[in-house]
Amino acid sequence: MDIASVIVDVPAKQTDREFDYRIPEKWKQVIMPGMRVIVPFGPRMVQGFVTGLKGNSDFSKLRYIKEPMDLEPILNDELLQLANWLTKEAMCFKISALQAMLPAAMKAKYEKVINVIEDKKDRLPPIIQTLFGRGHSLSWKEVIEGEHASLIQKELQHGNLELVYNVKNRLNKKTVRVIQALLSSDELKEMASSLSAQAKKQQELLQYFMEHHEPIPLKELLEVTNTSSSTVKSLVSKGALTELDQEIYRDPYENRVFEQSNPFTLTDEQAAALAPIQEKIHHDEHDVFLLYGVTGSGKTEVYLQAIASVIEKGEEAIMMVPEISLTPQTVKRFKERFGEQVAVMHSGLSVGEKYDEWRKIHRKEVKVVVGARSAVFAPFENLGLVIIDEEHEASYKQEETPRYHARDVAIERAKSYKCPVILGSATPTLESFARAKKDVYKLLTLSRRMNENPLPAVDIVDMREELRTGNRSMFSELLFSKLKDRLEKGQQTVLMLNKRGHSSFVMCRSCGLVINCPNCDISLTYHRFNDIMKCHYCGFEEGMPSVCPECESEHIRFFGTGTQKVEEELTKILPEARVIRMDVDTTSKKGSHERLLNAFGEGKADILLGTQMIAKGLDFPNITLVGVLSADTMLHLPDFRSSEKTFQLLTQVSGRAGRHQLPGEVVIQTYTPEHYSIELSALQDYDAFYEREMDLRRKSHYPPYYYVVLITVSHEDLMKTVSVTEKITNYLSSRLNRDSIVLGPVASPISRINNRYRYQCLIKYKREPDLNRHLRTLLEHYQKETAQNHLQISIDLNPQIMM
Ligand SMILES: Nc1ncnc2c1ncn2[C@@H]1O[C@H](COP(=O)(O)OP(=O)(O)OP(=O)(O)O)[C@@H](O)[C@H]1O
Ligand SMILES: [Zn+2]
Ligand SMILES: [Zn+2]
Repeated sequence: MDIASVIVDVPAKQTDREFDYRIPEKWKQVIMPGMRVIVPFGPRMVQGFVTGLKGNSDFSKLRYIKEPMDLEPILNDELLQLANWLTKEAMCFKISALQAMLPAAMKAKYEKVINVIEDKKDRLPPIIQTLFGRGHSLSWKEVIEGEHASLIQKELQHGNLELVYNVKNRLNKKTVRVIQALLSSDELKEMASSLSAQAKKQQELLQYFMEHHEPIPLKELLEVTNTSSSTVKSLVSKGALTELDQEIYRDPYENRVFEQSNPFTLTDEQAAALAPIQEKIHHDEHDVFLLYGVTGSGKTEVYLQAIASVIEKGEEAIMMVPEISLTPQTVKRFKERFGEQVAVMHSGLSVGEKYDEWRKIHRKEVKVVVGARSAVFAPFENLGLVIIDEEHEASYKQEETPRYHARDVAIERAKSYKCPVILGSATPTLESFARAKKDVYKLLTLSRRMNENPLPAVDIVDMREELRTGNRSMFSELLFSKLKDRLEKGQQTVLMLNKRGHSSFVMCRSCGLVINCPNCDISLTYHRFNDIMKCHYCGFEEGMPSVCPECESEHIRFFGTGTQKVEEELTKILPEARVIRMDVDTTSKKGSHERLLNAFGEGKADILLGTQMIAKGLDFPNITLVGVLSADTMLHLPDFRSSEKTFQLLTQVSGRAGRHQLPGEVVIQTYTPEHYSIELSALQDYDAFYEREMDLRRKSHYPPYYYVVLITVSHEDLMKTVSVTEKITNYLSSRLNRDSIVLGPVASPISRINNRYRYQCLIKYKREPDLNRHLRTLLEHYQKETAQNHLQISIDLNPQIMM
């Protein structure tokens, strides 16, 4: 077995297969499947993944693996298999699938260096020879920034120097300097007596180590013994002590104390939901459960107890939570129950912290991972349960390659481990609920809130009516009076501004001009903070003009309501209210999210004002009012899921009120009160919404009745974009079943991004066993053009965002 199959880090069609490499003698016992290696590929060195070992190869001239990058496999067999599945499922390159499973820190970084070719060193001009000195290579950066770049270029052409790409290992393990005694207590005592009496500090240090044998971090040592590092150094040079770098984990939660929490006695409903899950856990059987429980019904406690059973069995659990509800409050609930056995993975962590959390899992130091989408790849080997909370959240779908849905990956992994999956939500996706109705998933229901209170009462306010009666403020009479009432009672309010699709744009009131991005077909967003206009797609930014660029009118201003504007208005109408604002601006600093929530939880504010990010996960007893300032902004997006998303969001945010003793109320302000998703979310009637929306989906051939594939073509040239999309549309129409629907070519809802035109083709189908093959053929056909990046074709199977 001295040949390794390797997937190389060159994401292209031609290289999307295993390459054979010979294993050098000294690595023969070391290199195993699932390890990263450095291999020569063409003229350079690249990172690769060993996927298997074999005795012989069909190729005779094999190159050698340069060296391993790991000393133990970082991907187990199951994950290697999963990569194959993902490659097919997401139609991506194998290397992309493998990389998606690992923390960013493990992705290779390449550096360019110039090497001397040993036997040609003498031929180099003296000045270059001195440049290299006794060394062998120079970094590309040194060369470019130095004065002799052109000389070096000549020598490269002559073949006296070579340009090499090296793989750089980015892994930086964090270490701390520790001090430990090298001598026994008796020997230390002896040394102390031989030192002069003046060396008082040294005496003290020796004294310390006579009593302590464990290594101690240098910093701590200096503190407890009140000595200086030079004293330590002198004892090190005398051979009494030694300095070591000890590896430590970056623990984002290290300064936090978690009190141990105990399992609650379950309610009857909770117990009835948990029982069938535990049965699967105990019998090592796979199944998918849909835990459909109204907000505040105690789903999390069911998760916690299911996880406890898994740990008891000696197995591991993955707990997935959407990024925005991965709040400290959520993490706390798991850390309080399972303490040190929990690792946390989310985007708020630094690259190093993520890597450390990943290693805790890999080294089997933890039993549970709580994390966002990518946690689904946690390298456990005895997986006993996967939970996806808020399963309806769109963020479980990755919107870049590989375009996978965490739900599908979870189910795939759970099948290989023969363990259950729990999908939980108060507002399941239509797809999941339909599956549960057909008994493909097992439905578990929690219909009552923990506190036995009814769900909060909801009032819908028609904002057109408010305008007619002369109220031009962004607060209706009703919401305003309730806000005042809560302020007097000392209770708390959550105010949500539904911002998506409706950020502040700049418009001229005289001629109606809206300022658009010069590169993209979309309006610029005004940022009050630094008075600039910014494009959210390409990053273009520009100062706010003082006059209209079209008609030179001075009446140019921004429209739309940002959270800042709401905050200003609040201070005007309720000057005594203490407001905490949570949006991208106030939460961009690390830890600020948590600080703001803690402050609110401690009662340091009366009103929590924010965007979607406050709709989830909040569980504070003193919240008795929830206000939604603009319920309908998402309804008008060109997306067949816009009603579903509106319903989900309104239900979620309403669920923040009255979760404990005090009853809750909700006020929803809207310009389209008659829309069924608003009406039914006010009644908190998921079942009615489900029926109504399913009916529409059936009539319009959308999921869950049909599957959808979105193909987006983009190119700098409009004609080219249209013609490629047209060819694709024709190709597919002629090959797919008669009852499949191929729509297009049409301009995408955002028809230009970063100067590239965008057109799309939408496929709706019920059964197309050969679809993947057709799509692959298409991609191969355009391979040359897409490789040069002039043409981009993205294929999204089961798209979550239709823009
Ligand atoms: N069996 C129980 N006995 C007492 N209290 C419980 C029990 N189960 C849950 N709780 C408490 O009830 C409250 C609501 O439960 P939880 O947050 O788990 O609901 P949820 O369904 O996950 O909510 P949401 O989906 O709205 O976030 C929490 O404060 C929780 O600690
Ligand atoms: Zn104008
Ligand atoms: Zn732009």
